[in-house]
Amino acid sequence: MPEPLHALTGRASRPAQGPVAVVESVRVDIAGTPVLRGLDLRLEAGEVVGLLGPNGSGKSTLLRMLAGLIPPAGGRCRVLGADISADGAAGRAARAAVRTSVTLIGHQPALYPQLELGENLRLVARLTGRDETDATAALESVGLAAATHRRADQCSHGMLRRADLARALLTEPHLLLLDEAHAGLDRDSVHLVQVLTEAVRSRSGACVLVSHERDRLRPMVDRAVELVDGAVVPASVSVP
Ligand SMILES: Nc1ncnc2c1ncn2[C@@H]1O[C@H](COP(=O)(O)OP(=O)(O)OP(=O)(O)O)[C@@H](O)[C@H]1O
Repeated sequence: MPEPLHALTGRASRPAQGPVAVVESVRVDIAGTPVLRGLDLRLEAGEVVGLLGPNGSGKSTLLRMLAGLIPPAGGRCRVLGADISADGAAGRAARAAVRTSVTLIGHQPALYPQLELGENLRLVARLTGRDETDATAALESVGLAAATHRRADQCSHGMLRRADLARALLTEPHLLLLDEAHAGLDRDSVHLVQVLTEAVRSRSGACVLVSHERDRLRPMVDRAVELVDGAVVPASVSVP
């Protein structure tokens, strides 16, 4: 078994105790417009949290902020022990650390279109200090062994989503952020998401799954929160 990513790299990792992420009164502006407006959220170790909300409510923006891709304009946010809301160089360093230890699966696959799937995954393995055989194993785990030599730009949307899930298996994050958790995924692929979230849970990490499909989300999460106009409101999803 490879060592956990953070052990190899000294990157941001989950503190021995305490929450995976704490978001307090966070504000994010995009192009000068407030998108997250005083948002509060706490992700505990071992939790899988659903994120619901209408189009444009700020779900993707929240994931991108938690992944260290967008700096908060106000409030406080700690992710895996790093204060990504800190001012200046400290905040930039914290967000850089978080970017390498949080896995975000966004709307668009994080794959080079002109590289084969195997080449893409081996590149991720090299960049994260892993053995290239782990890349092959990850592709096999998501049922893409036969597509290893297929270029990403010649794959279906569902295959690309699976390849992104393979990337998440490979990188062993302590925080997994999955946007549009059901988009383009058939029943088997949804099962893969559950395998992935259970793996994160077993490492005492946390997962956030965004979906518009409340009924499909319910069995996959411990609880759900809903965003409206960039702030969390109590959601109606029951705990299974
Ligand atoms: N790059 C950008 N430039 C300008 N505005 C943006 C940008 N990205 C997001 N926004 C705006 O921020 C707001 C929140 O967008 P976001 O994508 O976070 O919402 P969402 O809840 O994920 O929506 P959806 O359910 O449609 O995916 C929207 O009003 C959107 O127009």
